Amino acid sequence: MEKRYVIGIDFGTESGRVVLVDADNGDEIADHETRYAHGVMMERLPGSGKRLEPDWTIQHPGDYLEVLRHSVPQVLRASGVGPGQVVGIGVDFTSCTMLPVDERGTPLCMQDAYRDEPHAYVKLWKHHAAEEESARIDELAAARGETFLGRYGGKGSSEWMLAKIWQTLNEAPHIYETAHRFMEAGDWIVYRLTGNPVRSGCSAGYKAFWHKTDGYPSPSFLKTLDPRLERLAETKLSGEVRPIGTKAGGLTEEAAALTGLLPGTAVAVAVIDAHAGVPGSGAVKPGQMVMAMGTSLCHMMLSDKEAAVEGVRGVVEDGIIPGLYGYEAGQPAVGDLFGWFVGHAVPAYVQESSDGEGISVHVWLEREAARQKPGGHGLLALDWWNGNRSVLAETDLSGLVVGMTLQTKPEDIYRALLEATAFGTRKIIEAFEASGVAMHELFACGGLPRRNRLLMQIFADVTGREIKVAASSQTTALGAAMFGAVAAGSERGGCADIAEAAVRMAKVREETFRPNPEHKAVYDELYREYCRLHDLFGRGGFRVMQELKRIKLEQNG
Ligand SMILES: Nc1ncnc2c1ncn2[C@@H]1O[C@H](COP(=O)(O)OP(=O)(O)O)[C@@H](O)[C@H]1O
Ligand SMILES: O=C(CO)[C@H](O)[C@H](O)COP(=O)(O)O
Repeated sequence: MEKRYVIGIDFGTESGRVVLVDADNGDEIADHETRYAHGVMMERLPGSGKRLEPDWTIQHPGDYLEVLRHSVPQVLRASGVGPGQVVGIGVDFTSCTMLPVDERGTPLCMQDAYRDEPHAYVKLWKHHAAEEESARIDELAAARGETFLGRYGGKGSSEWMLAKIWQTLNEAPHIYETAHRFMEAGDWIVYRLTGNPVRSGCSAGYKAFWHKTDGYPSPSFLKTLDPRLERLAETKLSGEVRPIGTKAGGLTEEAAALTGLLPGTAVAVAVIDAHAGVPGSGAVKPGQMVMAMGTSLCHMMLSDKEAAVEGVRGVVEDGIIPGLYGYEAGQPAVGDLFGWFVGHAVPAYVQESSDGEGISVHVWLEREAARQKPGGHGLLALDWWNGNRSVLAETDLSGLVVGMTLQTKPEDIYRALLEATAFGTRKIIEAFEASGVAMHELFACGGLPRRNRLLMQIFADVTGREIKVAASSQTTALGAAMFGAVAAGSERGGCADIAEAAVRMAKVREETFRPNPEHKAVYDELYREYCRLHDLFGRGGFRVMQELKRIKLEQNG
């Protein structure tokens, strides 16, 4: 039989990556990346240059279509695989990354009348300007004893769908009215590919308070929140919510022409990027946790039981692997935090030395930091440069480094930042364990495990756990491709279910990161201090970070 292939399309924060995978064994035959031309916009709208308010983060949906237009044909060209050999396509996307569209699915920001309207654009997952709406949703849900809140550690997020929609309604009611639907960008891509406005049970479950038997929050809750929202679920959130691991439809003629694939090719229901990394790493059993380590860090935990875990960002039955409860927790700045330090806080001599050696500043700092012993720099940091997602769930928290002196060097701070992210992860693992959700096996995937060995060793030392690293450098795209194989089905050369796909297609590297007991002992001491700082600044005792933000917003009016 002719060989069969599947395609995974991974829409990350900065770029989209397409990987063409052998459907028999998961071998990655070709990949291609298209960077988003407009990138991540935090200050100005494209075109007019209109200024954005603080905490805004938007994208242009046209950039996503460019990924389909360039990267899909490119992997076919590079591999020599014929379009008829591609049996399935899977899409993963950052989430909640959402946009308003009209009745034909055209984004409002791509229409002349709305190009100058910030609310017409894509609100990226890390858009944090709906904080007030999110706080009010939490307050009302708690007051009414709404059961949905319990599945999210008792707290929603300004990153999520309802807060972002309500912000649109409050600040731009005409955009809310004009929008036929608000869609997750991953669902919108699947809609563009298949013509079907199918929603993913994964993103709806984790980011829109949707539950497989209860649906979205009730009209009565929504009406009390704001009478204008009463019919939100049946109107602007309409579209069947389907479980991941199912087929959303076949490629339309138009999408086939755009991508160079054949009309009718099976397209899977979209999946959140971090979640795609779970089967992509081969994790399909209870007790396995996968850390998707890139711009942010998402912790996905599989379990056969449902428990209330402090600060967990969601527990969804069938949300990651059908038949299991999938928990998500996370840290919203990890690679982004190291990237911030490299981009904004290193002196010229570091840049010059690394340029002189022909290596990146990250690599230079990692090498210098790796020469130190744990605790050797005398520093301790809180990793909250983009707020805290778990366990405190508060986006107004900010970063902190304690212990700096006139002797402190850039590599000391860099190492302290790597360590802070590992301490944050230990806090999350401990929250799971305190709720009886035990973790037996820890996997890592994403860009960082390949880029920074010191980081991975510190994670092993701080958590005291062995870390297995996914073999693929495109684990999320591979995971998406696996869902494409399941959408195609075994009779077409794909897979019967995601567990079969993981066994057949996922691999981990032979080398693992094991904890060094001497390092672990020092990190235990430092972690004790981290917890003290964490609770002091994060649990309400000392609200200096929130006050600083308030003053900043007032001053920048
Ligand atoms: N050597 C490095 N060490 C630590 N962080 C790095 C290194 N190189 C790049 N980064 C950070 O990694 C992040 C990109 O991670 P990656 O997994 O490739 O992307 P994404 O999260 O968009 O999928 C960026 O935030 C960047 O600052
Ligand atoms: O919230 C998410 C997953 O639930 C985002 O998709 C995620 O944080 C984006 O991260 P990255 O750019 O690191 O893939």
